[in-house]
Amino acid sequence: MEREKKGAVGVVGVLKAVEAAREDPSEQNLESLLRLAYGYDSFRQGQLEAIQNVVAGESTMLVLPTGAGKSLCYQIPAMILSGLTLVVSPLLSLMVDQLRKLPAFLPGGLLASSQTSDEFHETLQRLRAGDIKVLFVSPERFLNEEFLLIFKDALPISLVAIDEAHCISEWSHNFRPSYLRLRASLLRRKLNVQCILAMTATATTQTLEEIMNALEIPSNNLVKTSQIRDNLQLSISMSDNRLKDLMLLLKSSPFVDMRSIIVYCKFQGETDYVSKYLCDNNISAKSYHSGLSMKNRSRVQELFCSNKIRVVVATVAFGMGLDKSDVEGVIHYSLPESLEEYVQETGRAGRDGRLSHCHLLLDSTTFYKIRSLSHSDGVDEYAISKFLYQVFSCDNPMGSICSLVKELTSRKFDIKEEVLLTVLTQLEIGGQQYLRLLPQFSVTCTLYFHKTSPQLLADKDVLVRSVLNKSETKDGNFVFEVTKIANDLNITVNEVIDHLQQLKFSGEISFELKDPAYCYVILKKPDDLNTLSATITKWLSEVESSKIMKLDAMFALANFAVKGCQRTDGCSGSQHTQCIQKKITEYFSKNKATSDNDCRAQPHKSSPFLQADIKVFLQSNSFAKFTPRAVARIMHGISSPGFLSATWSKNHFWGRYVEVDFPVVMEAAKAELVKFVGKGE
Ligand SMILES: Nc1ncnc2c1ncn2[C@@H]1O[C@H](COP(=O)(O)OP(=O)(O)OP(=O)(O)O)[C@@H](O)[C@H]1O
Repeated sequence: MEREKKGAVGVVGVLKAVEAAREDPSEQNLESLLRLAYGYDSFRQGQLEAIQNVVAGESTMLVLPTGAGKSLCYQIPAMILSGLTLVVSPLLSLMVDQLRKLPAFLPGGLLASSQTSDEFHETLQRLRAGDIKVLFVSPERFLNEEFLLIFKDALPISLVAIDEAHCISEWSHNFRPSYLRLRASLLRRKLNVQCILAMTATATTQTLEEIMNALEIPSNNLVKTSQIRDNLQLSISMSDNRLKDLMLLLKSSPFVDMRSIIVYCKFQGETDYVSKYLCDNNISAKSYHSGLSMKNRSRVQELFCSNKIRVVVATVAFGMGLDKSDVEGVIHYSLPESLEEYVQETGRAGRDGRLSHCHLLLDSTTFYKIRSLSHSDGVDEYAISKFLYQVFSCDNPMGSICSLVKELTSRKFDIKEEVLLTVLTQLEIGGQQYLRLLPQFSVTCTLYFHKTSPQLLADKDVLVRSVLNKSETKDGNFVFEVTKIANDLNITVNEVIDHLQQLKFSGEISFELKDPAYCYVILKKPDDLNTLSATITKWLSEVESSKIMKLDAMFALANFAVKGCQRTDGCSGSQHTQCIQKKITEYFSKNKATSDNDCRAQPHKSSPFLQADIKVFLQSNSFAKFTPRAVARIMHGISSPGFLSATWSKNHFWGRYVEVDFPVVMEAAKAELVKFVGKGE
């Protein structure tokens, strides 16, 4: 009873503070709201400025370290502003977490493609009734016209907050094609949004420039503090035997006294055997990676958060949105792929502000392996050109829906699905809009009739009639492409599926969908496909080089720390906080990723046996059709859609030349292929 009364008084107090801050968003009023709503005494660096900007309707770029409190910078404006706050977030687990952490008097919801239709409609209903103030959505939602229409008249949006905004930039360490569509122009046109808050913990100057351009954030609305917290002790050591050195670390000070440690590995398999090794040595540990089921992952996170296990051995998949304040140590078993990743991952330690320790085990073999994998997104101009021909050769007339089955297309052109999507997105939002992307659907449908005969049902139902006209029969069932029916009847793919669902509920039919596909509508065919292919390939290869530069910069920093930093004040033994902090600050303020020449990795520029080995490889595998890139990938041990590791890793040459620079291997392969083809082999 007493508690209820207190709660009621609390809410009234907060509402009054919200009202006061709405009338005058002064430091004093906002601080009083912070105290009443969250119980915190003062704002952390950067928070007040960002909140005041946003409340004044000014789009803002906010760069705060991990765990510094970015969420508060959209939550407080969401209380004050009259309309809805839309928060774009890259991961479902992150959205669920952020939704759970909203203060009780700030009602929220989320719209995700994994929701059931009932959950989706319930959220819509609450939205329309004005019962939601903060709505979390994935970037993919912005492809969906129906989603955008929800806001057309009825629901004014006051603010769009974009979390992990670095995903917008292809120069970031974590580029996501679906984030590319988040442009100020689209948000303004489709959602009538004037104010955008972009948030990230890690962005170089180049990445920031690109985000701010895309979102039209004025340059003086950048709120940025140091990207690394100074309660982190950073150290690095060279390791020839990482398992042994990891054990040594965990058994000696300061790690031996810690209750909560994250060990980061590059590969899923690595996390499993490292955690098993730790368990065998009486250290309570569990592995975590995206290959585990959602349920298992939640279980490991829960066990870790409640301190029931001491160590989580994880890939990069662990930690986004993890708000465990008392992680005392982070150990990098593998080199992070960039300084951004290093800053993000070390930032999971010491969120409570207490002194925490981060150690990196450096070994050059892992570095070469990761460097080699950085080439897995690379593409050749003629493959892009062939892909573009297919995109625009869609038999359907302009304006109708086209589709490309993801797996099939990826295998055919030997280009990863993610890269295909990047190219399609570029065709939509590049200088010229050639197409409009639609949400992805499974396009191949098999239909089974249960009650009425197909012909009789077709007489009554126009969609069934179209299905009978457009399908093939396989084993007595009707198989068709959903897009063909949508085009035939001039309706959307969603409408086709809805109609099939209704027939299913009435017991007439059942159906199965397969073959997830990219769907799009062509708006304009390019005049010169060759020039377009060349431009896109050049851009993709710049993105690939930037990724390698980032890794090289990370390696150079680690190498500098272990080999050359004795001269730096404050560094001693394996303690390198001073020099690492300095290098990180320099890196984030430079325009492009660069690395110290003297500490940069130098992959081998040649090998005496390379050419001869490629020759033998081509002779013994003359049944397959190779490109220079495909040969180089096999020599580097890189799986690709056309040459999967499941088949090719058994080959004698798989991964043999991982330490020779990839372009050098490609050149050698090209020379051999020319000879090979010349001989008519
Ligand atoms: N002014 C403040 N005073 C004290 N604690 C705060 C303040 N602002 C935020 N916090 C707390 O700091 C923690 C981290 O906040 P939050 O999750 O928003 O960080 P973040 O910047 O989004 O981190 P990440 O980049 O890792 O997602 C939360 O528990 C939050 O309640």
